[in-house]
Amino acid sequence: MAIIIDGKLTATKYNNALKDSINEMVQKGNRQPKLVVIQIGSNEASSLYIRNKKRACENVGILFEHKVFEESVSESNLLDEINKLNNDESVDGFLVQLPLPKNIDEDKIINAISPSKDADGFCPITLGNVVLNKSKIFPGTPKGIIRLLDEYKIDVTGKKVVVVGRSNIVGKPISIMLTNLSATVTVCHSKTVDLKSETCKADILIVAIGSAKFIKEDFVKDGAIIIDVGTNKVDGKFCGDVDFESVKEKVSAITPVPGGVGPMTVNSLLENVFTLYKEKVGN
Ligand SMILES: Nc1nc2c(c(=O)[nH]1)N[C@@H](CN(C=O)c1ccc(C(=O)N[C@@H](CCC(=O)O)C(=O)O)cc1)CN2
Repeated sequence: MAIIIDGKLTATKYNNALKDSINEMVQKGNRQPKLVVIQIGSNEASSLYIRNKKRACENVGILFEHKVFEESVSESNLLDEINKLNNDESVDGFLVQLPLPKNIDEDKIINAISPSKDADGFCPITLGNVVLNKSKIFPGTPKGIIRLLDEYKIDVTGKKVVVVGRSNIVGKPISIMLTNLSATVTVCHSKTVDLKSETCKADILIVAIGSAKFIKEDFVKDGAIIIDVGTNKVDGKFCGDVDFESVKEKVSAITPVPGGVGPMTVNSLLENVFTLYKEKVGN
């Protein structure tokens, strides 16, 4: 039976450590860190994730503000709001919850976020620094995956890692971060020819495609380690991009959904906010 890589437990451990660090800063007379989350529209999943972020912030002592805009908001109004937040000294970091409505240009919005306020680690300058291996801020899900591998003493050096999915927020950054850690990384996507033959070579298989239970037993090598980034809802229940029941006897370790990568994404966000805060108030 595979080892279950417990993201909930790991996130709780690191959230508690962060809570202590924030407490220490506040005891020294510093203000509390602050995160602002911008939501456009009322996507149900986004609202749930934002509630999770709010609860997590409150637990560790980060002030949280939720700004909601109508789906019909203009791009220029949003850019004005971002500009205000870039210049608001009481805000350490902010993010725009994705996905955005179709009428809003995601690149334009993310490009407008100052790197000094980039809580998500999605803006081009942050990502450039991630590529160059000199960033202190990292996109949340990739940072969480690397923390989980480290926590379970899974050394990626020289390992064959296959990433399925090439999104700007997961697939691309995790492939670069793992390359910087000396893994041998292959990125697969919807145009990959013979996906199965690629995934079956993976010592570590990372799946972020947003398609429920897509990866089955015949896509994985015996003893592989599976990191499932999917959060799909089927019949009212969360499930991953990997068919857990189908692969569980074949693999050596696997992240569950829920309770795997998701909670680590939130922990990484909180850590990013604290990093941005320390840059402002000093150590
Ligand atoms: N601006 C951003 N938008 C999005 C991001 C992001 O990092 N920044 N990532 C995802 C959504 N996401 C965070 O925003 C996210 C998704 C899932 C979870 C999570 O904890 N899931 C739980 C299941 C839900 C639950 O039980 O409450 C789990 O897997 O255990 C956290 C964050 C896209 N958009």
